[in-house]
Amino acid sequence: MERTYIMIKPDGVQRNLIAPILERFLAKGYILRGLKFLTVSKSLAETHYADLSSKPFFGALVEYITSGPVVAIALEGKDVVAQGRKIIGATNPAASAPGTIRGDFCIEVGRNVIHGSDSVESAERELGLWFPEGLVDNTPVLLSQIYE
Ligand SMILES: Nc1ncnc2c1ncn2[C@@H]1O[C@@H]2COP(=O)(O)O[C@H]2[C@H]1O
Repeated sequence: MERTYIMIKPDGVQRNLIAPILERFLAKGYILRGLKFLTVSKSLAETHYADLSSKPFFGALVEYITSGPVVAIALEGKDVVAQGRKIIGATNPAASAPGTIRGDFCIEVGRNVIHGSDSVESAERELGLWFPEGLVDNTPVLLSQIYE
């Protein structure tokens, strides 16, 4: 089974969107393998977004992610990286379809409420970074009601 890293960003937390955002992934059938509420250090934010370090918005991005607590989430499921990104919507909320998290809950790319890994490789790297202690064993009893 594939795994992905999802993060509810400080604006999502401040705007009381933790429950509605989590609901979308869990109601879909993805399995929760990690869940943490934490304040992000500058070094963790910089490491997480290292690929974007040359972008002009990098400083603002690090400031945004460290501006308040975030919710770190590990999910497992069939094709969860790509399907999870469909649930999240396009990076820029202006281009996100209604019905997606960003399409429904935010307006600007610099306040886009949620992060989701963009590939299986990024997911494994990010999960290692945010959940160095490993994930939680959590196999639903009724897995046969989600997968045939
Ligand atoms: N043009 C931009 N201006 C400001 N922030 C951006 C821009 N493009 C991407 N980002 C941020 O960089 C983040 C990288 O991945 P995320 O999915 O976390 O969501 C993205 C946005 O929060």
